[in-house]
Amino acid sequence: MAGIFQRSLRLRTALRHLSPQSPLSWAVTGRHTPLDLHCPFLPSTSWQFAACSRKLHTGADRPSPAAAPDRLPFSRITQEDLAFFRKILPGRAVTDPDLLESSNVDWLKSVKGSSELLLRPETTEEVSQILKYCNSRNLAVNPQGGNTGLVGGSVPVYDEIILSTALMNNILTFDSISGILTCQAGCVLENLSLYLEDRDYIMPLDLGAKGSCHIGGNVATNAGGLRLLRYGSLRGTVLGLEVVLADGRVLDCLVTLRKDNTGYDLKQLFIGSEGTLGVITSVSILCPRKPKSVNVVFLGCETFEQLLKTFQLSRGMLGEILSAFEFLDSECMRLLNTHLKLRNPISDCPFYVVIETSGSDSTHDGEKLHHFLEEAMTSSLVTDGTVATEDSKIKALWSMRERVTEALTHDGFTYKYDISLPVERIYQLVTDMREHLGDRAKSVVGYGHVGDGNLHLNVTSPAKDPALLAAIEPFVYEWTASCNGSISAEHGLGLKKRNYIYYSKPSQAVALMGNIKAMLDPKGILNPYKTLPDDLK
Ligand SMILES: O=C(O)CC[C@@H](O)C(=O)O
Ligand SMILES: [Zn+2]
Repeated sequence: MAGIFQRSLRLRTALRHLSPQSPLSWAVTGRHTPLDLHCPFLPSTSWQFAACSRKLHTGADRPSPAAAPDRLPFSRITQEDLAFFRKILPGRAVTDPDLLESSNVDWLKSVKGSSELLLRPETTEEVSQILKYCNSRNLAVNPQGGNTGLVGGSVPVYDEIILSTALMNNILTFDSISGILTCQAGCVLENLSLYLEDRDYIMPLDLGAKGSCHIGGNVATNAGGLRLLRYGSLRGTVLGLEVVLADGRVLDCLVTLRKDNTGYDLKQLFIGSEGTLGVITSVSILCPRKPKSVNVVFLGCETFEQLLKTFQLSRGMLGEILSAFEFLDSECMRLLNTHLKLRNPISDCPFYVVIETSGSDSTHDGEKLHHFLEEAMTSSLVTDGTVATEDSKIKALWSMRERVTEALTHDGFTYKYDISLPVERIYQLVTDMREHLGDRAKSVVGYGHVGDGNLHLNVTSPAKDPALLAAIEPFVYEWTASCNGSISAEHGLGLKKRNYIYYSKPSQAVALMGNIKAMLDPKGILNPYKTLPDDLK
């Protein structure tokens, strides 16, 4: 390491703060932490036409996506209903408006319901009794986990009964040989992580919202997060689910097997269904071993093209130890500085990258990282950087990426877009949006999961601004569809994005989703106004 450090000093693009000690010191205690052929938004080069060849699934024939849905004809809660809930959930049927307030509003404070009843079951049997009753009485239900969702899926729209999983927070079993954990849906992600770390394992997912989000909510929204590049999506790591159906039947698919090809994989229907098909009450999940060696580097790149080349290089040179490749742009950095007083750990650059390696041999991992950084520096892909060698610094570097969402909330009203694109296109959308909006927006920022081709495009304004929204949408969705992208990579559709589903799914697929919904929840009581578009209702 001394060699690379001295050589780096001779380079104009020297990486600062590389450990001058032996590669062994790199081992850190770890952060246990279609377009017809006219695409008006893209420069008309021939390869872009090739990428923009899919037909848009949307058009003037669709309902206005922005229109608020009317309240559907569900029953209203009566005194008899309240008496029933108080009987089956003594002290856990909450009607106090002060206590209900926070459950009626989403984390972004952008959607507010007017529910008058919050139910806090502790067991699957209680959830079953609640849903059986609500189904018979035609009462709408809003299942709620940690209420950290970003698309208005986790709060009522009108007076739906809120069914919280907060008290269903028991770990059921953990098999230390297979690494399979089973737990109730209301376990907070961070608590599960801490439990597993004591046993030399980790959760296969990690999110900025880990301190509040529930595993049931994570599964119901198929949350992605920071480790997806390494451990894949919940569709692969969730082995089994217990789900209560709309009529109260309990579907026990809580298997703890790696392999099970007996018929249709029903759990997949509930993963990412946002509580519209059933209420997830327990989860079994395959957990990876805790890596013995974790390194985090924070790098600066002059252009997005160089950032992409750095990504390619990291895949080739870090191989199996690469566990995260995340980015933020200089506008994100400005918001982190201004609103959260977080200091840029390196010199100012247009783009920043957080790379994490996780492995089992610190010497081996340190050498690989050393060679990668040397190559990235000498080929001028990165202009500055720092390496974390201790836990507190690793956390500090990660917070530069994890806290962008929080910084945005202090910048004004935020319009959020969670887009999947071919990775080489992701930043072009930010550039085009900036140009398109001009000075109508306060800030237009881009950050996200480069490794997953997932861009978080956020636009802020001093206050809610319908004219600005009309300039952003449907521009952003048409742009995305023109590149065969997805309008929701990992946040789901919830209330806010449901009517844009046709930009990413053909009408046949949406109609089939409607059939599945009608079969599992014929009265439509589960999380109404969410996920599926208005024209299916
Ligand atoms: O706030 C957002 O737009 C993204 C939130 C989250 O998915 C992240 O990756 O930080
Ligand atoms: Zn994300």
